[in-house]
Amino acid sequence: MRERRATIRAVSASEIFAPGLLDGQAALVTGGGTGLGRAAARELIACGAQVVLAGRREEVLAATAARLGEAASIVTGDIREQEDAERIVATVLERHGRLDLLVNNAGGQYFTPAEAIATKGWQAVMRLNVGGTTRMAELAVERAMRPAGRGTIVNVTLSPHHGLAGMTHSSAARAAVESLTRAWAQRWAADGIAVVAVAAGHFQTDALDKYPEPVRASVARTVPLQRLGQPPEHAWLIALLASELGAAFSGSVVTLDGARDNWFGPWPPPTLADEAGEVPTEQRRPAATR
Ligand SMILES: CCCCCCCCCCC/C=C/C(=O)SCCNC(=O)CCNC(=O)[C@H](O)C(C)(C)COP(=O)(O)OP(=O)(O)OC[C@H]1O[C@@H](n2cnc3c(N)ncnc32)[C@H](O)[C@@H]1OP(=O)(O)O
Ligand SMILES: NC(=O)C1=CN([C@@H]2O[C@H](COP(=O)(O)OP(=O)(O)OC[C@H]3O[C@@H](n4cnc5c(N)ncnc54)[C@H](OP(=O)(O)O)[C@@H]3O)[C@@H](O)[C@H]2O)C=CC1
Repeated sequence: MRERRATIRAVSASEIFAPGLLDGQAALVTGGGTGLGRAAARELIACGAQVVLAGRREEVLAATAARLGEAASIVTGDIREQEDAERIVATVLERHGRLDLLVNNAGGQYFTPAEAIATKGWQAVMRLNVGGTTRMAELAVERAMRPAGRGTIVNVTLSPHHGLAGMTHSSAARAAVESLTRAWAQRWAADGIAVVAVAAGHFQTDALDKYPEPVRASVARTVPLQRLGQPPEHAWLIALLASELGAAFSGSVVTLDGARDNWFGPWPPPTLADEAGEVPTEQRRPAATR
């Protein structure tokens, strides 16, 4: 069975948005069965949207949909395959007659040194993150959003932007998606379609379990906030972008990372501070030469 309706169970109201913010909207969340996608789906439903969760594993999707209630439904498919992607979009249209929001959340990579990335692995990461995202965006636009004259696409990417050693293929792939986001926003603006990227920092999802233990143990310390992001924080941003305000963000990359981007370590840098934690300051010029 490739498609299935969820059993009835309600999601509680949004903690921050007014009831009914997204009433009447239909959303598609790829990778909606787990982690950030699941949290986004929950918040969209809390705001009034109907949400279709897409992914490859039916049992994972079904379990999430059962928790989210009747506003959630599922469709299995691989966004890297044209036929699957077409079927995913067609399913949303059959069920809801519209597609207001596509959250291109399905993506990922593996952690390994840059020089150890095999050609096949590089291509796998590109095929998923760039190819899958592009395919879903183009199908959503052609089949649903352009005919309707409206729609929002949110592409989930990755912070830090200055490069992530150990995930260089993903840094490259997400940079491509952010560049596509800007270009698509221009290309589809006249069709009433907004395209935004959300560059997620380090979030506490089950997916982190696959990374090497020393990476998991230290990752929160690479964030100035000194904690991992929580999935509901990401979900609130997705819901905000799904609102009327999303159009004004079109073409933007919104970074949600607790100041991780471009952070080079704590202030003061241990190599600069003296024993009292003070940083040496430069001498003022003599008054006469100021
Ligand atoms: C000290 C702290 C420093 C800070 C660092 C911070 C790091 C923490 C990061 C926190 C941020 C989190 C970001 C996230 O994105 S979390 C979400 C993670 N979720 C996923 O990644 C899920 C999706 N990912 C995948 O499906 C796969 O990773 C992949 C993208 C590769 C797609 O899989 P596919 O099925 O197409 O590919 P295969 O498994 O068949 O593999 C194809 C080839 O890819 C190479 N490969 C794959 N896995 C590995 C691996 N683990 N190690 C090395 N090489 C790998 C390989 O060449 C495969 O071919 P072969 O099987 O023939 O060898
Ligand atoms: N957690 C974090 O700190 C960060 C996450 N991100 C990104 O956010 C997104 C969600 O991350 P997170 O929830 O943590 O991780 P997950 O690994 O839980 O999410 C990935 C989701 O995508 C689905 N998916 C993967 N490949 C495909 C495919 N080919 N076709 C359809 N669905 C697919 C998976 O389901 P299935 O396997 O059943 O297909 C899964 O539900 C990813 O793009 C991730 O890279 C970005 C920055 C940080």
